[in-house]
Amino acid sequence: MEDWEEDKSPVVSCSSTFGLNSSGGSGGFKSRFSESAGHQNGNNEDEGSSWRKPAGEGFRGRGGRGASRGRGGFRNAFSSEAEDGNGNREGYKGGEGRGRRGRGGFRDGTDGDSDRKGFGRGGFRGRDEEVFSKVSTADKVDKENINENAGPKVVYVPPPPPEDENSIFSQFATGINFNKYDDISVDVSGSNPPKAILTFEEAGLCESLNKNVAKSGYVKPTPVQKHGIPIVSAGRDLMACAQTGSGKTAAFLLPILQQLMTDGVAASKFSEVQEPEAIIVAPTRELINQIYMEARKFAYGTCVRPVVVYGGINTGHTIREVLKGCNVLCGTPGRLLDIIGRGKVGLNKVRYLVLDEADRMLDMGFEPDMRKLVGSPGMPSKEDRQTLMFSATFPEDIQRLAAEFLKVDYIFLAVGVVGGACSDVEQSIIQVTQFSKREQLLDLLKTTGNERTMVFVETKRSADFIATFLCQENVATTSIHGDREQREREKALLDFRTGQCPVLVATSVAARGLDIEHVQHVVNFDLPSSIDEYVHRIGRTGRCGNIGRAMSFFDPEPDTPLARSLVKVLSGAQQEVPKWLEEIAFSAHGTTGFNPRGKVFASTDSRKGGSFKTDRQETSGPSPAAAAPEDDDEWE
Ligand SMILES: Nc1ncnc2c1ncn2[C@@H]1O[C@H](COP(=O)(O)OP(=O)(O)OP(=O)(O)O)[C@@H](O)[C@H]1O
Repeated sequence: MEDWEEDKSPVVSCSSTFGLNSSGGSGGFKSRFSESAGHQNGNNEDEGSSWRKPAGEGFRGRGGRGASRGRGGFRNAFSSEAEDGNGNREGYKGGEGRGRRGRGGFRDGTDGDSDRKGFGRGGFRGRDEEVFSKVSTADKVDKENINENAGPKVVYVPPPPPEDENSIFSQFATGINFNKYDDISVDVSGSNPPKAILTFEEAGLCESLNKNVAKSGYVKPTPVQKHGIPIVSAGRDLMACAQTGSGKTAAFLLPILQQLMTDGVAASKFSEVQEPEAIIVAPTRELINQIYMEARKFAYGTCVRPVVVYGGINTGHTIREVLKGCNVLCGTPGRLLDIIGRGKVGLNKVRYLVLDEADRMLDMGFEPDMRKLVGSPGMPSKEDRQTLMFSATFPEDIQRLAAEFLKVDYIFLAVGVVGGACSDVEQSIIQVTQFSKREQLLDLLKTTGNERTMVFVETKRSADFIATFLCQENVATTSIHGDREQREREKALLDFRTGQCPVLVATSVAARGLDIEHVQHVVNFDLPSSIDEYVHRIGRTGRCGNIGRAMSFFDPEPDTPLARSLVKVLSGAQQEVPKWLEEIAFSAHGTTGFNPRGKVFASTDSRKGGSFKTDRQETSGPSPAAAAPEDDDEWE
């Protein structure tokens, strides 16, 4: 028997595990988290004291993983039991388990015979979540394999994606500013770039694709599509940078699918090793799943079969899906390398390699995995495949690195300012102290009512804490972060998407790419470590021509290094820059001379040199991405 077949332990399907609002009436987090261990009794005080600890010791502290973390009252008392739809009881002691074991210690206590979970939270994830760190995911995959033999399996199987046309083609309505996209400046560099198209008709898509584009509600292409589609169709490598929410996904999916259709590619389940023609990689599970859903939508009614693979779900299930036929393989790096390593996917036929959120895929967290992927047996060399990279941000040092994966004559496409924020997002920055943040957040949420709001925090622990706090204040809230089990993550996203929980508290795991309709507000409860991260976070609103709002709490103590870049991003997006922020930025600049958190973005194609030099001199230091491993963040 093949090792993955051993994964046939009892399957727990996605259900109302999280119990938010639906189970018990008094509100999800609140009812769930207070079921045992007296979270509501006394624990709040512990939370409070934990919160008030200076950075480094408690809440915002970094480097406190392992023994010192998780021992605060909040964590220790934070245990719960919840019931999933199958009546399986789950319990966890997040704080204690996490504090003692650090990463990669215990698994989630689930085994093949029982759905009962013990020391679960974080244990399994510590290994499988592919925590963003200097350690290559490939190494973790190896560890995963070792642990898979030693411990219980991941049994979660996500619910099958919808089959009905209405759900497949459910649309994200374009907003009043959609037509303003045409005014954005576009910079195309590289030799002989193909001419941009103005309409989808000019894209030369086959009938089924055209139908699917129309059913998706796309009437005219966005600038990144107008330029990107012909570049990809012409067989050129591409590094594309366009603002958040401006349609980058379709810019690569449509021409790839078109070519596969032209070549008569068809999925076959009669093969023990599947050989996809396209591989798409993205940094988080939810994002790659979203890309897969888009691919599935555009490929609807054709013989091209997209498949998605990502961590946190049953490997056997994943492999069975792959073996049903796979032309477009979408994956997070760890699971992708795992499936390739298991010999279920051959790379000989790969013609397209797409890196979405490419700057993230090539920073020091993922670069080793990308190198491993392109160096995997059978993977055509860069001369023999087409490599496409997309992001809203592209720091120059990452551009230089990215160029190593591309043919020399790749095209660089910049729609608007590289790394600039979407001007449809109204940004405001409020000066706060750490202690006033919670009250400020509550005040804000009183004004937003049922409007969907994403609240970003720096740590998984604060995500739990703030979500619990909000639920206790009767704000229907859910949360997503790397210590949550995959089924909880998916349930949280669903509850947020459907509006059942209009507030989603998230770590950076939800910062990039997620396309959720009706998100009107983004709150940076904690400002992120890099300006690029800020740009991605606020880009969860103001998408596709819609208007959104982003409010950021600026606590001068930790956030001053970001001030200068914030001023740049605000003014670049024609936003009001508070005087106090300018002053902080001005005094910070020149006094430090070195600003790893606030490094500004490249303004254009790195091959041109140009303005980047100025930025570089001002902030010579590691790139924001390079600084990121300090973040308490989870990446696949
Ligand atoms: N031409 C179009 N007409 C109408 N809607 C579109 C068009 N292109 C894309 N969209 C929709 O706009 C939304 C944003 O697109 P997409 O997620 O591809 O943005 P993105 O540029 O990848 O954003 P991010 O940088 O945040 O990842 C999606 O809901 C998508 O379906």
